[in-house]
Amino acid sequence: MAEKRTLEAYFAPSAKRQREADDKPVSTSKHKSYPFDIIEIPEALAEQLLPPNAPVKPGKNIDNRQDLNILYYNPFIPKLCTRQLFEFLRTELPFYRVEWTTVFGLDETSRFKNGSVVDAKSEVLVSDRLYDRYPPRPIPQCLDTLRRSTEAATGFKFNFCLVNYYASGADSISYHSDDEKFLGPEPAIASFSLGAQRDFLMKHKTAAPGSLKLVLGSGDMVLMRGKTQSQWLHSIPKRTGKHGEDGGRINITFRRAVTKDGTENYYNYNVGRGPVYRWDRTRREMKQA
Ligand SMILES: O=C(O)CCC(=O)C(=O)O
Ligand SMILES: [Fe+2]
Repeated sequence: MAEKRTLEAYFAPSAKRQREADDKPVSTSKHKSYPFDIIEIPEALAEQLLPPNAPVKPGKNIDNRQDLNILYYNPFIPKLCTRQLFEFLRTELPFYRVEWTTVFGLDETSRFKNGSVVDAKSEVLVSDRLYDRYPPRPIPQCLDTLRRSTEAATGFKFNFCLVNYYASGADSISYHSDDEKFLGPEPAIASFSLGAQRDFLMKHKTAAPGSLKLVLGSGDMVLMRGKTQSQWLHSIPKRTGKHGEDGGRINITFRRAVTKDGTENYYNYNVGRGPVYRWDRTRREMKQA
């Protein structure tokens, strides 16, 4: 109990800590492809996202339906810091419009070396048509900490991070699967929820083994793997009635693209060529930066 109070006290910003924080220069993730420098998460918060603090519990296997293979962490992120992480990411990340999305990362054929894109094997600078329209962006520290933790917990490797912001219960994503060729045949996708609770619905593409509903809370993670993407569909339906106004939700997915098509596709659909938006704390909505 004593430990809980200490942690809660830490995460609630006191006037004294705010003064201390104001005195300290903030560290940022910088890259020529970012629209602005992205503030790093404080060390104490980063620690909460990494072993031994996260995952909070081992994942629960859900594989009792034909072709379904899910590992459900309920939760992965300690409850005490989910609010702070949600507010941090909503405030500090750049967002773009299809829905509200952003993306970072690079497919497995290449990597970043001193901020430049080089071939993963030869380390020669890469210039490729598929990277030309959008400069690939390294995953900033605030998301990379969670990526490392996810890799440690699951044993899978990830090179992309997509972020979706659902402003209210009216924002939704219809039934689809993330089965693009550039993810390889049996992709593992780790999907985190922060903020408002939402239903995650799944159904088989062709057979009728029964559907599945997970009620995703802040800090939960669903790892979809095996035949899940090739044989099942998933969705986040609109949330109406008394829960419609429960507030914003952030979904973070970690994925591994194996070819350059993945890089082109993700930046094209999740960044695009429109303006950058940022969360406006006063108006409590996204505003063009
Ligand atoms: O918001 C979610 O939990 C799911 C998002 C999703 O399925 C996607 O981005 O492909
Ligand atoms: Fe999806």
